[in-house]
Amino acid sequence: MDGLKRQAAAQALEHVQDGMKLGLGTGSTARHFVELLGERVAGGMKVIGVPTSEATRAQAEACNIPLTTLDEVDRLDLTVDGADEVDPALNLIKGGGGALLREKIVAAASDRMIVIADDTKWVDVLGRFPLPVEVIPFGLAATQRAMAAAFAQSGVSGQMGLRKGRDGHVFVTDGGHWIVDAHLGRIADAPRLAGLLSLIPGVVEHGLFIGLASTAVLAGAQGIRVVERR
Ligand SMILES: O=C[C@H](O)[C@H](O)[C@H](O)COP(=O)(O)O
Repeated sequence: MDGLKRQAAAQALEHVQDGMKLGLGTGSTARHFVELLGERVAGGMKVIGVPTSEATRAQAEACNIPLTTLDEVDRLDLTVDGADEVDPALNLIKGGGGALLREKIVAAASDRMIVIADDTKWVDVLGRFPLPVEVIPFGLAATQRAMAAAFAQSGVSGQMGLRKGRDGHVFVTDGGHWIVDAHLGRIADAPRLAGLLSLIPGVVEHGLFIGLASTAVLAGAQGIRVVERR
């Protein structure tokens, strides 16, 4: 599986050109991309990156990739990031690693987003992977009630769980928030659910990435498949 992730990352690297401003994704697949990009930079390629998490920042710094922030640059040319699920419209579930908020801010500031993944992430309908929703700790129960109402309105239902870290304590995001994982099974109308969740005051951001990805690079045993958003 790790080999497939690396193949997808290597393919995406072909879209990187000298002088580009890049969004650097988070997770085990994006990690390969950052490592390979670091090799290009060591070879003389000039790019500048905006990391989507503190973990990616640390890795990019270790690879000597020059970094900037969205306060210092206007738009980014390209973001390359992983995903937990990709559907045929190239809508995504992201946030399995807890980085969805910065990932979405960076993707939305990019002219283009390439999603890299092994082909097990490709699904007909989003939702088998629990949907991560980043929330403010204050008023958690009220936020979860509002989330349940949003689920009902968009025709889905399922258990919600507050994410815990490996140490058993509540997982805290880079932004200081918590994550509720919603086990919905099948999200028939992801754009509608995305819109409803965005209206809830205690929801900082959710892991549905609608209309942000332009290209998906999926690596499988049969080779690499590149899917463009129609
Ligand atoms: O918060 C994490 C990100 O959204 C990741 O891009 C996503 O979870 C996929 O990660 P991985 O490449 O490790 O499967």
